[in-house]
Amino acid sequence: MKLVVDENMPYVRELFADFGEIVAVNGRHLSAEQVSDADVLLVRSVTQVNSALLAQNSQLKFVGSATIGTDHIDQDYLASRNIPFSSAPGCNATSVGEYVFNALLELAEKYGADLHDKTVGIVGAGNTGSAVARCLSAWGVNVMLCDPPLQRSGDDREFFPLDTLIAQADVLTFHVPLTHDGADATFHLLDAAKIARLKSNMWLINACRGEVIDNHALLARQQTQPMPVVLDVWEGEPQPLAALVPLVDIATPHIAGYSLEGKALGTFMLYQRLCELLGRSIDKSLADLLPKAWFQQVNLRQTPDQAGLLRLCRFVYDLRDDDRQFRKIHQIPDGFDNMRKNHRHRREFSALALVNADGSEVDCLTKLGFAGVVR
Ligand SMILES: NC(=O)C1=CN([C@@H]2O[C@H](COP(=O)(O)OP(=O)(O)OC[C@H]3O[C@@H](n4cnc5c(N)ncnc54)[C@H](O)[C@@H]3O)[C@@H](O)[C@H]2O)C=CC1
Ligand SMILES: O=C(O)C(=O)[C@H](O)COP(=O)(O)O
Repeated sequence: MKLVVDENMPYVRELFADFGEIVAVNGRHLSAEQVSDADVLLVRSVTQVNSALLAQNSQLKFVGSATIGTDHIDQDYLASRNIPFSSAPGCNATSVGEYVFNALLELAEKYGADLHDKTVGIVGAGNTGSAVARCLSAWGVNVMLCDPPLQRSGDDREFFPLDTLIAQADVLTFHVPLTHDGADATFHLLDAAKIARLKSNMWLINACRGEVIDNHALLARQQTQPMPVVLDVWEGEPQPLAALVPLVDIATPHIAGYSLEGKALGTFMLYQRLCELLGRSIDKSLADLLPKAWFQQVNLRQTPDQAGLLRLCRFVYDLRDDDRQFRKIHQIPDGFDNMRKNHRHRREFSALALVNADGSEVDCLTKLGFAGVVR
């Protein structure tokens, strides 16, 4: 069996070597010829999987994407050819939640704000949006959710229209899939008209897909009436709108989901699915693969305040490093993809155990996802 796999998929050899020959490829530039004799194709978000890519292949038995998003996959085409497909829903949701939480702490420090005074509007309350909400709620920050499809489905959380979030929230953070059709289409969900209505002191975050926000309209807005903005995703990746980069507060190359845990789980979910499809037993475990973090334990003297929490979060993942590097490389050819390829796979909060020395209450930290308070 031949498995063609994206070269940026951690643990793919450890998990799939028993299945057959593994050929690692650059997913962004994958050609129809390279996949013509594949039995299994494992991709990430940079590979467009469609009739053009698969036209020369008549033996494909499985396509997997180790990602949450599926906008790069023509699922109707795969179904028309009876090729089983799986993605990895939720695999890196915790990573996205922690990225956004870190970003909010950074903005709070930069603008001298207390997050407890902010209401964060979360657009899209699925796995990643809920992960953001979990972090914020653990820290006692008010959230408002907007998710018309979930609201219609009877989800019993309280939801608000996007216009209400725009009018009432202090922060807007986007966590929707990229879709082009239907009443809930998200392409340019934040279009020029809505961008014009955002208050100057509103904070705007996009960690889902670049095309959800009209980047040219955002550029025009930032040139005239700037607001604090965090962008992890960009229209036209891997070539973001160069003029927009200096006008945002935190700029990163689509790495909100790049925790080691999140990426590894994406690969592992595809391994589980392929085992099921082929009737093989699942004899490997993710826990055995993940290394211990270089940091293990922090001794807390007291429950941290917001500044202390920022220091703790930076200890696990210092978002400013990625921001600084991104500003240097985003205009270099292949800079965007190379930074992603060489990303050092940050760990999630759960990799850090907290030891509470004085017995004070630090429940909020365990609720935030830190590995626990050892008394
Ligand atoms: N920056 C990064 O590294 C990452 C980005 N993503 C992106 O984030 C997206 C969301 O991920 P998840 O939360 O895990 O997906 P999910 O499917 O669990 O949740 C998405 C939610 O958005 C809602 N939604 C759809 N259309 C909407 C609209 N017009 N307005 C408001 N809500 C709407 C859906 O009902 C759903 O509840 C993914 O599709 C992917 O594109 C995901 C992981 C990492
Ligand atoms: O899971 C998703 O959806 C994402 O956006 C991924 O984190 C993107 O990573 P790559 O698949 O582009 O490596």
